[in-house]
Amino acid sequence: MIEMIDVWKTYPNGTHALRGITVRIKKGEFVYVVGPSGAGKSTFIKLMYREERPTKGQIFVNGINLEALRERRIPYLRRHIGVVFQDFKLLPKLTVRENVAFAMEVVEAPRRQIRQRVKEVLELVKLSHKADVYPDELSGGEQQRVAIARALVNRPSVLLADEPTGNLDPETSWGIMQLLEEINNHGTTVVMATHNREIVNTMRKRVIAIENGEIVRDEQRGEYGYET
Ligand SMILES: Nc1ncnc2c1ncn2[C@@H]1O[C@H](COP(=O)(O)OP(=O)(O)OP(=O)(O)O)[C@@H](O)[C@H]1O
Repeated sequence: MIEMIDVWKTYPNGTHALRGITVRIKKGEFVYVVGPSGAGKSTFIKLMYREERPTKGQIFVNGINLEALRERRIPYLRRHIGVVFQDFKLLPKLTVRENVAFAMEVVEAPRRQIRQRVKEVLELVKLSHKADVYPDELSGGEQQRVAIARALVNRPSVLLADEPTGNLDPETSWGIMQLLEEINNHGTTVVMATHNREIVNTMRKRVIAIENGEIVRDEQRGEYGYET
């Protein structure tokens, strides 16, 4: 479960990105985070994996109090949370297999376990046949699938996705959404920031709308609600 209690975030330059966010996301939910550009969606997501820290308020992920978490325990938190981004963020000098394995190597998983699990997640994202190629030899959709495999390799209970379809054409985006839905159906909580109106309005899920750093709407089976 993810819980934020009266969370505020002011960046060092004085920008108030979040203003008093209180929200609870239960295990196994699928949540879209929507809102205008600059509303605070990415900040909301960054706080959940401690990429950023709140100016005020409390955040719990699976009972871990993120504020109390020591720096050296952050890799432990990141085992519970997988993250995917709009621009994939793959390591260009590593192959697909190596990119995915790397996420397990940093948490010092045993070699044999890494080999087995990497094989499994590459099968899940249907990229076993591309295991030995480099990211720049892949399409955008394939790169995003590698990024998803990497995010899942440590069996996180939460998958955070910040505009995962932002760089993809509509058809490829639907493929990524099917994959995220499948992952969610297996019990992983998914929190996805998006500007994709069509996806939100078609695959109805909980919608949290943020405007000007505040939650202005939180609906089950909600709509995108903005013109694009
Ligand atoms: N590192 C930073 N330093 C200062 N201000 C920042 C920083 N990151 C974001 N901001 C500001 O905080 C506010 C919220 O930004 P955020 O990236 O969370 O919005 P967003 O809803 O994700 O926007 P978009 O849809 O355009 O990605 C914006 O005003 C932004 O300019």
